[in-house]
Amino acid sequence: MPAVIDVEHLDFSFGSGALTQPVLKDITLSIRKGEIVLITGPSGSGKTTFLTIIGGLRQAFHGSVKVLDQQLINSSEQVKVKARQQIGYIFQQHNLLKSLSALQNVSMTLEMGNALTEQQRRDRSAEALIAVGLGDRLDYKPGQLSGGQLQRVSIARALVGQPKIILADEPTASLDKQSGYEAVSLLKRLAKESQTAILLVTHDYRILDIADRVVELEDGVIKSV
Ligand SMILES: Nc1ncnc2c1ncn2[C@@H]1O[C@H](COP(=O)(O)OP(=O)(O)OP(=O)(O)O)[C@@H](O)[C@H]1O
Repeated sequence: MPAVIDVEHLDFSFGSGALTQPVLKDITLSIRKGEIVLITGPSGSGKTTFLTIIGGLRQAFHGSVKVLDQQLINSSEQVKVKARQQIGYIFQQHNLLKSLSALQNVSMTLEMGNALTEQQRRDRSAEALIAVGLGDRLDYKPGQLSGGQLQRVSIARALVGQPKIILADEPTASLDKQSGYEAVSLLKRLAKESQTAILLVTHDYRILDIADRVVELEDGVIKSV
């Protein structure tokens, strides 16, 4: 299987001069098409920083970070935007807009850089919400949905653009054990169906078994794979 994410010798620091704080040290990691990789590790070990670099949300300068064959190290904004358009994101806080319905929140994602008609966007978004079991909640606003349902809307939103990669940062953090496990199991099933790779950062040891591979980060270094 080809690598969709290929990181070699990545170093990253915050600050400069005497205040330089190295956060990622010589990270090498490759993730294949359709593979589910979890990153765990203590608070402050650099997990979120790593995810934001791969997601084209933060610029790194040392090493190599290829995402779908695009080099993100020292890259232009244009290259990062292109990478971002091919990635689905799921965050700890669902980041849904309160004034929009579930359907509108999902279909918003398709408005950027996409040649679909409004009807096509609606249909695809409805399909994605049906796939996560929310076919009867299309017109509900975030305030009318439970935590688990909100995270399922986020999963639909991340998958609707048919990305090759999903990046998820602590997606179960705001959920109880059962809804957390259900949400990631659903994410896994849908991602495997579409051969979407998932890179998921978590503290939640209860969900480690959904992974094909678990990577442990400690003090910016990969400790074990
Ligand atoms: N914008 C920033 N400016 C300076 N330092 C930062 C910034 N963001 C994070 N850091 C520092 O970088 C280190 C790694 O942070 P990061 O958020 O990547 O860790 P993490 O492993 O995701 O932690 P957690 O599990 O608590 O979310 C921490 O020491 C943090 O204080």
